[in-house]
Amino acid sequence: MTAARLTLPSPAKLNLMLHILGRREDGYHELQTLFQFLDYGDEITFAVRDDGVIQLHTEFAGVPHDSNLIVRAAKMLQQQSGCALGIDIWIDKVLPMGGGIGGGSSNAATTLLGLNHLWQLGWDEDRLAQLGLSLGADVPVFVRGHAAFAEGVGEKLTPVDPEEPWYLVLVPQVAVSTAEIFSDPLLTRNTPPIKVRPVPEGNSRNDCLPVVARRYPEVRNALDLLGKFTEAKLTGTGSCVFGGFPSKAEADKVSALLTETLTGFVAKGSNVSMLHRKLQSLL
Ligand SMILES: C[C@](O)(CO)[C@H](O)COP(=O)(O)OP(=O)(O)OC[C@H]1O[C@@H](n2ccc(N)nc2=O)[C@H](O)[C@@H]1O
Ligand SMILES: Nc1ncnc2c1ncn2[C@@H]1O[C@H](COP(=O)(O)OP(=O)(O)OP(=O)(O)O)[C@@H](O)[C@H]1O
Repeated sequence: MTAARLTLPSPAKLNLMLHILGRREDGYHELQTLFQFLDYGDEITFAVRDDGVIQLHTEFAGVPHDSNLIVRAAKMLQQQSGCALGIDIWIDKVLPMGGGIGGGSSNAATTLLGLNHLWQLGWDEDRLAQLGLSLGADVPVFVRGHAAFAEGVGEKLTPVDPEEPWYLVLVPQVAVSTAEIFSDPLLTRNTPPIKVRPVPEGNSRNDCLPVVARRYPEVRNALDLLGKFTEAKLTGTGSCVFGGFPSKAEADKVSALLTETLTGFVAKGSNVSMLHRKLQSLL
């Protein structure tokens, strides 16, 4: 018998704005942020095994097997569901690590949803999102799969439907540690909460930008370059910088000007994640 096998996308996200409202006692920060997905990401292949072993076959530079968010997500789900099955996993990794486009969190969410399907656990999204939150603040939005205005540490989600432009995402060759940016004394932590819904136009600031730009000249360069063509923004804590364009052709035109030292990619913004579109097609 061939083992049940499934390949699923693991998309990137952008933070279209990010305000930091304060710091909680546990050190985490209260945020208001707008998440949108990109039709661009990794691909993860899963094959069920019946001996309970969880094995990721793709090596990640600098990330030990058991620290990988894919393996941690799989083990946590196996343990909490009491499932006796195991899984073989391979990933085609295209998302940069430490880029602020949520690669690790997205991989964890794809693993949770993929294994829920293959192991036939029948967990609902609420339960998967709650488990996901213990793996990272960004995991729940990837589990839900809809563009969202997020509050709390990123877990209180209200679905939204912003425009879906084409984006050019620049990938400076530097990994930014999220924890490092959130512990910088110069970080703005007192932005007043936006109380009006939907969030009014003009709130596109990212409070992490001044700190990241100060620490990373590569990010400054990317902001300067893209800023010549469109409003250039930082996603999450960086390092990636993005800007919207009305068509793919216009995004491609600017992308063609990139050099070897500053690469990037063009992708469509999407309010329903490609993971959820694929899962829907399996039902
Ligand atoms: C900044 C964002 O990228 C916005 O999307 C995310 O909120 C970060 O989410 P993430 O990468 O899943 O973050 P986690 O792995 O949960 O946290 C990494 C580190 O960032 C800091 N952190 C993260 C999220 C948050 N709301 N407040 C924080 O202070 C904490 O020091 C934490 O140790
Ligand atoms: N499957 C994974 N993919 C990427 N990174 C992982 C994974 N598992 C563990 N990590 C670790 O998590 C760190 C952050 O990776 P990630 O790609 O999620 O960063 P990010 O895009 O900045 O995330 P965010 O936007 O959520 O802050 C990596 O540097 C790596 O050490």
